[in-house]
Amino acid sequence: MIMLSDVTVRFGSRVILDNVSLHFPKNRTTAILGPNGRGKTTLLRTLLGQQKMNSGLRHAPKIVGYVPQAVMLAHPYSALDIVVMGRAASLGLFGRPDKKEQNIALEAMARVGVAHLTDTPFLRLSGGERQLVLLARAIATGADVLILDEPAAALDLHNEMRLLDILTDISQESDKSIIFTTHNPNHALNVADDVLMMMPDGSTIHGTVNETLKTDNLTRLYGVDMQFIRLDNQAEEQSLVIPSFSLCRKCPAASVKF
Ligand SMILES: Nc1ncnc2c1ncn2[C@@H]1O[C@H](COP(=O)(O)OP(=O)(O)OP(=O)(O)O)[C@@H](O)[C@H]1O
Repeated sequence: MIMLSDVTVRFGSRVILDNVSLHFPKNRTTAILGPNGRGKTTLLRTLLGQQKMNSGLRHAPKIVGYVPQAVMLAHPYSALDIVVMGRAASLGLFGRPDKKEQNIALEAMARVGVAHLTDTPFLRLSGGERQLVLLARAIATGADVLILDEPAAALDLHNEMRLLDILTDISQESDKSIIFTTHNPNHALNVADDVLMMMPDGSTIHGTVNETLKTDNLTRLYGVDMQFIRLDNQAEEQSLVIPSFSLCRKCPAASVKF
């Protein structure tokens, strides 16, 4: 379980988190949605203890798996080195990674489909490959809480599907709590139990996907018209949500009906 209680974070006079209380329980996956610059990364960094709070309390487990949007490196580490680093917190200050740690890292790399990249210098990887290696690092921690900052942002469609499958798999292990940010509300529909909408006016809406992910909330969140499309030709009825601008603008009106 990871939580914030009455937390405020300001940058100068700008309030990013205003007396926020949030509780992310075990066995729940939460998608965080919000416009650019609203404070999603700041919220994740606050949960991780990396962001100074102006007030409030944070409670988190000792080890949290984290997939940041990017990492800065001064040393030419290989992809495997980066994933082995995920074991560091479990080893303590003087622990050195041994064969067992390396095997855990290799398993995590195989799980996300980057086993072929073990010896490649991390800084030579593409944006999507880096994201997958960082996902492997988070998995290798074995942490019960995983925090992922736009984990699908650089992924091709196949790897996006793999990511969503992996998140679904992990969420089915007991006692896991997954928190991720995304600009695609369909990721919330696909894998999340709960959604936290960080609204442009500074307020938040937090609840189950079924109760919260509604057209009017999404339209207010992004400032563009959103529409749910029901796909009832599936075994069970499913839906996806799209912004109205994604409809084909050049097609005859009849061809864009769903
Ligand atoms: N260390 C900092 N000092 C000053 N301002 C900051 C700092 N970190 C973030 N900000 C500002 O706080 C705001 C929120 O940033 P944050 O990265 O949390 O947004 P976000 O919701 O994750 O955005 P995006 O969707 O574009 O990734 C931004 O306007 C950003 O410029």
